[in-house]
Amino acid sequence: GDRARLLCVGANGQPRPAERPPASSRPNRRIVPTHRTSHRKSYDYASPFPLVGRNQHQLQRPPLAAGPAGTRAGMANASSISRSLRRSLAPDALHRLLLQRSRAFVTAECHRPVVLHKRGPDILHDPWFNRGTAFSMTERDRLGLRGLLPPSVVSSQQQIDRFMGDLKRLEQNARDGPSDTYQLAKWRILNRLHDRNETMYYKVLIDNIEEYAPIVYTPTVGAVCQNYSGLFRRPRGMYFSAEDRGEMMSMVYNWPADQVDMIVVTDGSRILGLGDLGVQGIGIAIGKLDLYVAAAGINPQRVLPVMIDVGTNNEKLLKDPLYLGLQEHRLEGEEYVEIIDEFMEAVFSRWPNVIVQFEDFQSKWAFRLLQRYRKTYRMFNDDVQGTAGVAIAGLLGAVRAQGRPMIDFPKQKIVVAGAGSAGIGVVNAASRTMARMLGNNEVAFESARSQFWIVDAHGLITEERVDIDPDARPFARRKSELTHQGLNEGASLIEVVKKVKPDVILGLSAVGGLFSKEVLEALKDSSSSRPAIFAMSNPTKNAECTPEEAFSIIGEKVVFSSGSPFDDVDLGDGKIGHSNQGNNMYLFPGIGLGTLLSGARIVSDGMLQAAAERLASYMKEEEVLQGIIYPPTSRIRDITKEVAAAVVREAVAEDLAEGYRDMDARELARLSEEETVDYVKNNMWNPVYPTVVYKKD
Ligand SMILES: NC(=O)C1=CN([C@@H]2O[C@H](COP(=O)(O)OP(=O)(O)OC[C@H]3O[C@@H](n4cnc5c(N)ncnc54)[C@H](O)[C@@H]3O)[C@@H](O)[C@H]2O)C=CC1
Ligand SMILES: CC(=O)C(=O)O
Ligand SMILES: [Mg+2]
Repeated sequence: GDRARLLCVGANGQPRPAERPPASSRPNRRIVPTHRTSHRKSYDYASPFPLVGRNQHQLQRPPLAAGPAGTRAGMANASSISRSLRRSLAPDALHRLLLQRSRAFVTAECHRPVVLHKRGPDILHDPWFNRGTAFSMTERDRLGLRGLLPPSVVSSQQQIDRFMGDLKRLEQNARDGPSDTYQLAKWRILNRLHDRNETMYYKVLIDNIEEYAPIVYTPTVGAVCQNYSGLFRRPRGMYFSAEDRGEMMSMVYNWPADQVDMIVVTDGSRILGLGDLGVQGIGIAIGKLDLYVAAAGINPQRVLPVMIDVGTNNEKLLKDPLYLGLQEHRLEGEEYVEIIDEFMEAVFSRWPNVIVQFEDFQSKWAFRLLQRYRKTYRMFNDDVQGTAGVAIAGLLGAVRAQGRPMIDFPKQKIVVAGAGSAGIGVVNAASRTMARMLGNNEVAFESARSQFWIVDAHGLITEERVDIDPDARPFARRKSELTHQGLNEGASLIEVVKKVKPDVILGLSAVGGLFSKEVLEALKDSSSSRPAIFAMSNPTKNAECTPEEAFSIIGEKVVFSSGSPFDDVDLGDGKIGHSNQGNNMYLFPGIGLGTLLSGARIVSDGMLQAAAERLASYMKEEEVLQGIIYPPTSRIRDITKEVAAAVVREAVAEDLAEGYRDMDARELARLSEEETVDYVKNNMWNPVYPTVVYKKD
């Protein structure tokens, strides 16, 4: 059997759980063998804490140890005081002797090591032996745990402090009213189910995705990351830290699965719109992979959330004694790149067919790492590329909502607030889509570029910007255009909206309320019959505006979408203001699944474009005319299937597909559109219990 064989237990003078069986199964202090079978009894020495386990036959008798007090011999003596000795001693003296001997016994018990016959996650998942972040580095190395826990080693007292702090915070929050508490409480309950029974967890999630996506994903996942040190119970995924340099290639073999299809990796440097959360950012990788399972039907045994801990620049976390990550400033430059390189080499060496999704890296690294790896590895950056596709689909929906054909997209004037990984990613991809519609030549590109106005923390970005970010440079407004429009370098968002009269304002700024009353008032003068607002920043409190604000100020004609979910707005007279969720969750699961099932060696621009176009065309004419530009989350599994099929077909068309399992590239190429959708559907994992049988190794 692979259960642990226990020699002896005990720590800090306290009996460990193994020593304290439930009362019902706890025999009297003197052990009386209960099984008189050929198996013999599992222990036969006298002990105040008999070794009783779920599988008694797997508990092993301790070896005889030499030495006086506290040894096996001493213990035997402790409990086998001869009758003659008993008789010869006065009651007080006998009492003292018994006490002394039992103390010696307990001391001996506590200093014996626990010998385990299991390694890695099997230990972490066994509540008898697991001690989580309190495993020392030596233990982690010897037990195959390195990389399976956050890097810091804490004392058992720190663990208790963290747990109690968290418990008290919950009570505190409950007194403050129904705020995030209920959301976090729901997350905890779901998380416990996740730990206990994955099949059931995903069944619950899939069947109630609209209700629980906001718990396992944005917005609650943001609060989970912020409170992760307190919420941390059982580790999930792998942690690679700056301290693991040179070790990653061997560490990846600590992961129990021989096959991994999807990795979501973050360095925690920009989690949603919440900034640098260091090691606590692992929560976002876990949440994204929950959607990979629920929406894309990736087998949950083949997903791997990864945190690369290179430190944090979050001063609060650097000072927090309960923080679980490296308490040093972030590594930068070549040192940083070397760590990510080593991680990529390690995971692709063990799992050559894995797909790696980069998530929530601060913009400067998001772009650089994408350029560095995208031609050699199966990877993509969700914030840059997934968001861009979702935005394009929504922008095309907004054109249709005006009653115009999609081909009119290049005429839209779009103001984008935010020039980070998401904002620049959107402008890049959306302008390319426009340019393609205009003929895909230089003139077309120039014309497409001129439809965008980008405003960042310093206002409108123009050619006059000093130290302009190279990624934003192509979209900086030209000097000649500025005089004509009456705008200057650094013009405020309100000014830009007033002068440009855009069809769309799109926020990826992480600044809650940025689309203020004044900005929305200015948008009333939009040249569009149906202006559109994309308040895409996450989580909820970072949304640039709420749907209530949008509909109440601009009126029922506005098309609204946000990164985190909001309820629809009751506009009176039976009318509803639709609140769309414009989130990359509609694309990344399908991009990953399509890449997997096509066996494409890279994720090409064409594959991403095909995904975006399929999402755009998924919405029916009557829906978009009502202002519904994204489907409800309840349809996410169906959309993902369609998106994945579009990605497979594009990979085949571009000759990138190398096939998956029995389906080689030639077979894939022979599939019709409908057959491709069927092929995808048939390869999606469903949460049903398989028949389980036992086979001896
Ligand atoms: N809905 C979705 O699917 C997605 C939403 N996002 C959200 O987008 C936001 C930004 O993400 P990143 O681009 O990676 O962050 P980032 O931190 O790299 O970029 C933020 C940008 O906003 C600008 N900004 C700050 N204050 C501003 C102001 N007052 N006015 C105009 N611009 C301002 C900054 O200068 C910067 O260019 C986050 O809240 C994130 O949650 C990101 C990816 C997907
Ligand atoms: C949705 C997402 O990826 C983000 O807010 O970063
Ligand atoms: Mg993200």
